[in-house]
Amino acid sequence: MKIEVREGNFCYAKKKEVKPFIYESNISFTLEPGKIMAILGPNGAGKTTLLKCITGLQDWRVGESLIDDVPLAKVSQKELWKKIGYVPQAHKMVFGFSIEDLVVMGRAPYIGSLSKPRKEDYEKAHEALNEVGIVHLAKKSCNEVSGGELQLALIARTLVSNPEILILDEPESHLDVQKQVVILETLKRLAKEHKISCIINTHYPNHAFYLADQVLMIAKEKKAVIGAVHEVMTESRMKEYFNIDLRKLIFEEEDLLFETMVPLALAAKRDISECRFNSFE
Ligand SMILES: Nc1ncnc2c1ncn2[C@@H]1O[C@H](COP(=O)(O)OP(=O)(O)OP(=O)(O)O)[C@@H](O)[C@H]1O
Repeated sequence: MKIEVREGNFCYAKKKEVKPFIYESNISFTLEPGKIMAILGPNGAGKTTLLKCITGLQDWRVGESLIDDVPLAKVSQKELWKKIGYVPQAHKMVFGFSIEDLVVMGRAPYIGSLSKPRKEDYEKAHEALNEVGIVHLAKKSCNEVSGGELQLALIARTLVSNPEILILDEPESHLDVQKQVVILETLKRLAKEHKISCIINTHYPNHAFYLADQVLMIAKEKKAVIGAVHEVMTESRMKEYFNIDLRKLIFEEEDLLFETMVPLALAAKRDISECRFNSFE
């Protein structure tokens, strides 16, 4: 499914209060089916706000979002949430029910308002939990799992509604390295095999390099910039938007190409001859 934003902008103004728009320039982009867009920007730049406006959880002050050329305002809420899966940041909420029940809630658009989830809904939930690698936690309470495990459960909750668009707010931020890889590989597979379009907020440049077909970069008092990953994520633009000196590293191993960015400020000030590469193993 195609998702598009035309000239969108937003401000958190109270009644009668005049506040400037959050974004220095109106935001426009088109994301084709099965493509992945990463949104990068410093803390407070407006990434979460942007996701909420894109999905209609918050109304744009100007501009609009469209799915398959239809303005969101013309799509019923029930149809909308069948098509869009939204994964918020996990640490901002506490739940009192089991992981399995949390995931089954994602089936809501398919269950009548007076009906209970059926066997098939629970089967879907278990499939999704299996997909993200935490099916063994199905019966545990959400209060008894780690932040990372809860994050994985929230991703499973969106998968059970068979979404055509996935919107994820920093889904990897609480996960250990292995689970980050699980999530990134899962997203890439969903995009490729099921043509699910994904928009993901991330603070990790190397995740954008691995995942994204296009990048949207925002920062306070800077124009939003959107384009192909390698055009947007240059050392000079990272300096401009994040105010930090980063060096882009590219290396090859077994015919695979790896790209990442490392802050120069984190360099260890010692002689290279003292470095021991894996020599303590
Ligand atoms: N409900 C709100 N009312 C007023 N201002 C808000 C509200 N929510 C967020 N803001 C402000 O809007 C700006 C953008 O916030 P937002 O959460 O979208 O940023 P972000 O880029 O997602 O940040 P982070 O990377 O830290 O998660 C911030 O200055 C924030 O303080």
